[in-house]
Amino acid sequence: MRDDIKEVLISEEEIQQKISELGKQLTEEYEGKFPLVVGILKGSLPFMGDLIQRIDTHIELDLMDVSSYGNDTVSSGEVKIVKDLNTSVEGRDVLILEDIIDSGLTLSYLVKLFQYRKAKSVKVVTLLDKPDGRKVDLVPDLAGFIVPDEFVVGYGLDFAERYRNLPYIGILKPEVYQS
Ligand SMILES: O=P(O)(O)OC[C@H]1O[C@H](OP(=O)(O)OP(=O)(O)O)[C@H](O)[C@@H]1O
Ligand code: HPA
Ligand SMILES: [Mg+2]
Repeated sequence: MRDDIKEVLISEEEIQQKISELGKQLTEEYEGKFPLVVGILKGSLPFMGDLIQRIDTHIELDLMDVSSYGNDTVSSGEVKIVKDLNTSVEGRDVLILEDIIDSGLTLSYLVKLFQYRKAKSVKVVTLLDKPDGRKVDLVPDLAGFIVPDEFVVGYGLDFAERYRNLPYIGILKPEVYQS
């Protein structure tokens, strides 16, 4: 698995350090608000697992499974809800957790959906932001790292469902997805 990685972009230590900082900021922001923290499956799982332990105030958790990449490195443009939330967002402060914002299509769909469902507020925190990939205007409220316009994997991010279990963020060798 590790032989398929061209370069480690963000190490385990850098990820954990950044998550502590994000956790502190979110603790201040959401103190006393009991936000609904929504993890977007499957990519956000490791980020969610680590980040929620750094938020030092009450939160409620829910999960939504959406998918638009299938086995490709380019978004299909169609966001499919595979599993919806169990909780109503009406009147709630919603915090969406993402592993990456690339084209922005997934998140712009979700932000609009939660606004339509009458959330009190909708904010987005992403571990990675790839601004050069944008197809729609979307700026996260908080972002851990800016990444270049290359297909990255690890720490939740997959290529064709593989590499999610790497503890760091890496760039895949092009021959892996071109073959
Ligand atoms: O900004 P975008 O271009 O929409 O890309 C970002 C989304 O794409 C990936 O999900 P994917 O659809 O691959 O599902 P997964 O998390 O199950 O891998 C990633 O986890 C984000 O949710
Ligand atoms: N890697 C993995 N999954 C993704 C990416 C990426 O660079 N962009 C959107 N989904
Ligand atoms: Mg994916």
